[in-house]
Amino acid sequence: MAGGFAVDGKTSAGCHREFKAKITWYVWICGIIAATCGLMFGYDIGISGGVTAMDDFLVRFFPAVYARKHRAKEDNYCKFDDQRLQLFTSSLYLAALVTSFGASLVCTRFGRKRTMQAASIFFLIGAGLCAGAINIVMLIIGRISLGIGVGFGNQAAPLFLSEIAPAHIRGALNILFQLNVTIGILVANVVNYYTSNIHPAGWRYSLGGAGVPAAVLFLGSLIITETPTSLVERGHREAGRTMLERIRGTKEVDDEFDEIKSACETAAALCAEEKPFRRLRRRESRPPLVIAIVMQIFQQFTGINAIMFYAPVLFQTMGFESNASLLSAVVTGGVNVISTLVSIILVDKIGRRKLLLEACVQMLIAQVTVGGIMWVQVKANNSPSHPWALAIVVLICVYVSSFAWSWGPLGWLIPSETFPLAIRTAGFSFAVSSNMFFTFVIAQAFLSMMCTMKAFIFFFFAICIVIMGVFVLTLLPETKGVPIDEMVDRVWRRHWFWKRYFSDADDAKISNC
Ligand SMILES: OC[C@H]1O[C@](O)(CO)[C@@H](O)[C@@H]1O
Repeated sequence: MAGGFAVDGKTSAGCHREFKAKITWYVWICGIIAATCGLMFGYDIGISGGVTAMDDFLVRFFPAVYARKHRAKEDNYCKFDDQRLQLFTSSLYLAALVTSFGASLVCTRFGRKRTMQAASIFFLIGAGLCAGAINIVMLIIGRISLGIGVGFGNQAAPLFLSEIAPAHIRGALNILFQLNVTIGILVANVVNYYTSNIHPAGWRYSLGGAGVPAAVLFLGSLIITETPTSLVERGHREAGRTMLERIRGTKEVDDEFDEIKSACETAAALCAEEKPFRRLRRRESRPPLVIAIVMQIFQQFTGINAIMFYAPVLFQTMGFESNASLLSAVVTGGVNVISTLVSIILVDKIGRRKLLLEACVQMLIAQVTVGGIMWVQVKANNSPSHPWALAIVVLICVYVSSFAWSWGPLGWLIPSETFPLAIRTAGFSFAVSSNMFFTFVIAQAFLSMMCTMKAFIFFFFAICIVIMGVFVLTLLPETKGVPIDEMVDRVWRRHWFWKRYFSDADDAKISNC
C-alpha cells in the first residue's frame, strides 16, 4: 500500500534528520501475524473464568467448590474462594513470569521471529494437555506449558511490533498486540457461552480452543520477516538492509539503516563490556526500567483482571444466572475490543500521557460508584437486586472502555519503545515478568479479597488509580513520534526528573542541536 512518506530521525551529531517511510501492506501483515501472540494470551485470560464457573469442570476437578457453590446463599461472596481453583488460573502466569527472562536471551540470540515460533509450539502442547486432562496434575502441566508460550510470545511480539514500525505509527502498530489480547478474551467468552451448554465435555472444547490461535501463529510465522534491527544485531547486515527497504516501501533507507547499524554497534560494544542484565543495574538504565515495571504494576492495579478473570463469577455473585453472567462477560469483552480500536486511532495523534490521564478519571468514577452500590447491598445483606446489578454491568463497561484505550495497550507500548537496544530485550523481560507476577497476584488473591473485603475491593483499586494519575502527571515522559533508537537523547535526557540519571557532558551535546 502506498501511504505518503513520513519522516523522523537525527544526524550523527545527535541532531534531527529525516527518515523516509511508507506505510506498506507488508508491515501491517507482519504486524497482524505477530500480534497473534496477543490472541493466545487473551484467549487464556478469558477462558479460565468461564471454565471455572462450569459445573462439569468443578465436579471433575474441584468437587468441594462445586458443593459450596450449590449450598446456602449466605456465603455468596466466598463460594469460589479456593486456593487450588485459583492456582488453576494463576499457574499460567507463574510459568510465564519465569520464562520471560529466558525468552529475553532467546529473543536476542535467535531473533524475535523464532521466539514467537517457540511460543506457538508451547501453546499447542498446552492446549492439547488441558483439553485432554484426566486429572488435576495434567491440567496444571497444560496450564504451565501455555504459560511458557505466553512468556515467549509476550516478550517477542511487542518488541517485534515496535521495531518494524515507522515511528509515526509505532503506537498504532504496537497496539495490535493488545487489540488481539482483547479479541482473544472476547472470543473465549463467546466460546464459553456456547460450550457451557455442552455436557459433560464443554470445558474440554473451551480449553482446547487455545490451539487455534497457536496454529495460526505458527503458520503465519513462516511468512513474516525478522526485524531489521534483530537481523543486523545478529550480524546479517545485508538481509537487514533488504528487509528495511521492503517494510519501508522504498530504497531510500540509508539514514534509518545507519541509525540501526549504529544502535547495533553501540549495543554490541556495550554488551562485550558488560552483559545486558548486569548493565540494567547501572544508573542510566534506571529510568526506562522503572517506567517499564511501574507501568505494568499499575496496569494490573487498575483491577482489570479482577473483572476479566472473574466477570462470570462476579456476575453470578450479583445474582445473574450462569448463562446471563457469561453473556454479561461478552458485553464487557466487546467494549474492551472496540475501545482498544479507539486507542489505535488516537495514540499517535494525542499521545500517551493524555490517554492515560483521561482514563484515570473515568476509571476512578466507575470504581467508586460500583463500590458504593455493592457496599449498600452488602450492608443490607443482599446480592444486588436486578436493576442495581444491571447498573453495575454498565459501570463496568465504562471502566473497561477507559482501561482499554489507555493502561491496557500502553502498558506494553511504552516499555517496548523506551529501552536503548543494548538493554532492550533484557529490560523488556522485566516488563513482561512484572505483568505476569502482578496478574498472578490478582488472580490468586482476588476471590479471597472479594470474600473478605467485599465492596471495599473497589475502593482499594480506586486508591491505586489516584496514585497512578499522579505518577503519569509527574514522572511519565511523552514518547509519541520519537524514533525508537533516539529515546535516550530526546526523552530521558530532557525530562525534568530522569535527566539526573545521565551525565552533564551528554546534555551539552543535545543543547548544541
Ligand atoms: O484487556 C485486558 C487484559 O489486558 C491485560 O492487561 C494485558 O495487557 C491483561 O492483563 C488483561 O486481562
